[in-house]
Amino acid sequence: MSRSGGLDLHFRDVVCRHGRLEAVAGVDLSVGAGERIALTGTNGSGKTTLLRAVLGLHRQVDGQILVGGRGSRTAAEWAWRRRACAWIPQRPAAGRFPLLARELLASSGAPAAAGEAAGRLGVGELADRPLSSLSGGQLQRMHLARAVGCVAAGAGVLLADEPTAALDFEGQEEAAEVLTSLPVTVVVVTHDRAMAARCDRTLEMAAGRLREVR
Ligand SMILES: Nc1ncnc2c1ncn2[C@@H]1O[C@H](COP(=O)(O)OP(=O)(O)OP(=O)(O)O)[C@@H](O)[C@H]1O
Repeated sequence: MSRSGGLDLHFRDVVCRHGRLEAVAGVDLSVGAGERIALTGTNGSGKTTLLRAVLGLHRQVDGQILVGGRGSRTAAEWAWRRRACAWIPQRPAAGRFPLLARELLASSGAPAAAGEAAGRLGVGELADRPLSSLSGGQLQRMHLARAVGCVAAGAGVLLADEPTAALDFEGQEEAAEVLTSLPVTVVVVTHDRAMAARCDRTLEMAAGRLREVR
């Protein structure tokens, strides 16, 4: 199933290492533009490493990763890739500096859209608070809102690493609804069945390898 607005993703024989440990062991995967993929699997099976490799946050990578048909050999290609991919990290950090929530939202490139999403996600009132003063769930909602802003600013892919893990039940529903209704390609690492059910395909990772389960 594909919708307009997203970029396709291709992984060709992707291997990721942490030192001598092979965390991703030869992944081949094509994700169509606008498709939504749920990535599940046991702890430590390589899901986070694979998503971080797309963004250049993990660098010990062999094989090829293409986003919208583009590789990542030059600094300019990496800069394009980071704008093309909205990212929700697994453990959002408040950062070392006293960053305000409003500044995080503005860093999406579309502060108005991110602010509006923060309102929908119930954290609009917290925009003037330092991120370090937010609860885990509030911080995760702020990162979700930032990702919505990134999409409004032109990102064509959303990579999300357990974006609902810190949320209460109602928040999980709201977040799943917000994320899966964005007009982009989505790859979401999740252990949340409701989120997986909203996706077009579910892939399972085990010991660095992928298999399709739905
Ligand atoms: N910085 C690191 N240094 C060394 N090994 C690492 C590092 N980060 C991850 N690993 C190892 O790489 C493997 C894959 O880890 P990864 O975080 O990608 O798994 P995951 O599937 O996302 O797990 P989880 O479901 O627990 O979040 C694990 O064996 C982990 O211990």
